[in-house]
Amino acid sequence: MKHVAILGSTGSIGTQALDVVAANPGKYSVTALAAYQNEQLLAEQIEYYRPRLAVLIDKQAADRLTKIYKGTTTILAGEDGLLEAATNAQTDTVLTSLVGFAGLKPTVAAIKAGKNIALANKETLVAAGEIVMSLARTHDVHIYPVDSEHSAVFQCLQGEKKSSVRRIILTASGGPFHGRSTAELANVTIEDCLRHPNWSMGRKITIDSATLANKGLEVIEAKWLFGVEYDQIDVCVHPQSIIHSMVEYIDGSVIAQMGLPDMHLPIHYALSYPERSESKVPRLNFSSLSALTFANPDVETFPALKLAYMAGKRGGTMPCVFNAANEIAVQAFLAGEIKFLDIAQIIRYTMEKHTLTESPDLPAVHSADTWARQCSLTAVNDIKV
Ligand SMILES: NC(=O)C1=CN([C@@H]2O[C@H](COP(=O)(O)OP(=O)(O)OC[C@H]3O[C@@H](n4cnc5c(N)ncnc54)[C@H](OP(=O)(O)O)[C@@H]3O)[C@@H](O)[C@H]2O)C=CC1
Ligand SMILES: CC(=O)[C@@H](O)[C@H](O)COP(=O)(O)O
Ligand SMILES: [Mn+2]
Repeated sequence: MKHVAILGSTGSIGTQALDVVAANPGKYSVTALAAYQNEQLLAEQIEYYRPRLAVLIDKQAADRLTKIYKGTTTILAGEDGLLEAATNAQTDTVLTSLVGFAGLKPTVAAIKAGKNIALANKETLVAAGEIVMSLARTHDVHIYPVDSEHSAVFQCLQGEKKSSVRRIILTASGGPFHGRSTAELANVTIEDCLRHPNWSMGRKITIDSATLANKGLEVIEAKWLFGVEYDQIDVCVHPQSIIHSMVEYIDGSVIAQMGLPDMHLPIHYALSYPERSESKVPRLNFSSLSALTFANPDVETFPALKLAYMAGKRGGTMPCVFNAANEIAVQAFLAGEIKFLDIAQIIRYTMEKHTLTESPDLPAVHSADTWARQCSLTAVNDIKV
């Protein structure tokens, strides 16, 4: 039995991970659950999965749950609580399904405590990929990808030598605005952006998909997970999201992983690895697919992808700055403070203003993140209508 802690249990990935646990009785126990403030859903999860520990960042909400679960589940609050959930002795695998840079600290703590990581929180590897991968090697823990593209690549790489890989091809749906011009994007609404063609996900990643920043984050995530160079990572727009990504080998073979767009499958694979086990995910029916189509990404209309490659190739603290600026810009967009096209402009502005640290340690990464948030907030305030 695997003993799993789920950080971000009330979110899109967290709830689907709990579905996987419920669908596989006897295979997994839930040791800890953590969320930001959704006490009602967390309470339902505590009732059903009976973890020893549950955490809310919001202290008042945590206090209310403490009164209810006294003597059964320990309720903790704040960042200390989150770190306890990431490191507690009963856990062997930590699923990082919280959103944003907030995932970095608990992931680092979990690795140092010897836990394997099922990694959904891509921002962690974008901000501090080199440090996190090196820590994982030092502490002899595995990082299993949950992100659908990276799960696909991971599956395509099984049994193959790294030296045989020519390139990784990450597929992108293109988001809700694939094929549109810059002029057509000027006045898109939050609701337009949240209408992803294929995936039902949290709000932040759904906006990232619409700007193609998500694919940019995934390029950097792939660099660190698979130890390849940026010129070995290509992005291909595939609007049907049936091929989740591909690996081209030196002999010319291309291996693809396919399935319906459903995150239960990559979560299931990350948790059950190295086994493949039965699952009830809906099956791909080839005769019902009319076409699988492919196109190059339009990086002039969706510059966030180009900026991510620039940040990744520049290295040091630049990917962390890319991520922080994007988080602030997306937050401002979702608050109705800036327009869709401003998101990439704010990322570009913040990257241009940044004085790079070449080989940052963790404190330097945190400083770069803080600096970039302040810088991009200034840009938001200048634009704000
Ligand atoms: N959704 C998807 O299909 C995919 C998501 N990912 C990645 O997985 C991660 C999670 O995405 P998703 O599930 O969509 O996000 P959601 O917004 O749906 O869920 C986020 C979860 O994290 C919690 N949370 C938010 N901030 C904090 C914090 N500071 N500390 C602790 N917990 C926090 C939320 O709690 P509360 O509910 O209380 O606010 C919630 O449980 C992201 O990094 C995303 O890029 C990757 C591939 C696919
Ligand atoms: C499900 C998943 O992994 C998301 O990251 C998804 O890939 C988003 O779709 P886009 O390809 O539109 O970014
Ligand atoms: Mn993805």
